[in-house]
Amino acid sequence: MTQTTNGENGSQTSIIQVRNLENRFGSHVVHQQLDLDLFRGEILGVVGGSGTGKSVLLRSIVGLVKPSGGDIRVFGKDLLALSARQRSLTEQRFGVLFQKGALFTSLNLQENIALPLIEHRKLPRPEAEHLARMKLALTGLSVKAATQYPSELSGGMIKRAALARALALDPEVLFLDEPTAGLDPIGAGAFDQLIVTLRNALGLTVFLVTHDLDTLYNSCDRVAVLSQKKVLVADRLQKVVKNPDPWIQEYFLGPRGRAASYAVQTNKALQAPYSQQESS
Ligand SMILES: Nc1ncnc2c1ncn2[C@@H]1O[C@H](COP(=O)(O)OP(=O)(O)OP(=O)(O)O)[C@@H](O)[C@H]1O
Repeated sequence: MTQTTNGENGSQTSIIQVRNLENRFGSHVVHQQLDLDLFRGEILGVVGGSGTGKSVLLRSIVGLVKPSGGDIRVFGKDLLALSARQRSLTEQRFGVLFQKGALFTSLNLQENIALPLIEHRKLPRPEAEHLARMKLALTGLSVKAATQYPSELSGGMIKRAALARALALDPEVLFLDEPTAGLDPIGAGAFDQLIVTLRNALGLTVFLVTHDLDTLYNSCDRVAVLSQKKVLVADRLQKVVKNPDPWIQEYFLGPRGRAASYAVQTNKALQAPYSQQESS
């Protein structure tokens, strides 16, 4: 069973529940007593200092890292207790965008995106490549890009292509590991907007690891902060920034955090109807 809780914004269905998670590599403990929920339809931003285990957490949930302890329930099922077949079916409900895009360099974009459709949906190549071109269009890439190879593309186009591949099997949950890293601010802003648009249009749930303050302010419904081997706080940003933890204070209320917050407020003011601006 998935769990439904009553939050501030009405009832929320938790489709992923991480409880008491422990991850260690030798004597290096990365996570201990880590709890986290992912609610259906939300964009959850996961943030924390370098090496706090954001990627390891993502990889644990999608089944690429076997935790040393604790429980991960996905769509109501204990991930670690699933048979190989059930696990593969569950994982097909996930789309993952890795930090470096992880496209096959010897395949063009439509071939890259067709691959999971051929492998998991057993589609003939022409149909799979037709669907691949539709996924590329969904992420804003042109028909011309479909026959290009990763080496011919800009960083922003690679991210979009990797996103198209993550969307290939029509996932319910999208996992994004630092999607705007390496993009210029305009490209990063456009990518943030794309994620929100896709979430709204496709009804996705998004787990997004990021260092990008603009992404947190512009795209995320809730923010989870990893610190001291666990999730210190997971809440709406307005509440998170009030947490007295020194890292949170430095990160959100230092110069870059203040600039991101100011930019969002200015944007909102500029976008407000004229009458509202006059009366404020
Ligand atoms: N396969 C592994 N073997 C050993 N140690 C690992 C392995 N994977 C991750 N680690 C260690 O776990 C810790 C957390 O790594 P992780 O990549 O999750 O951090 P992160 O919070 O995503 O960092 P960053 O923000 O710099 O990307 C690091 O100290 C890393 O060296």
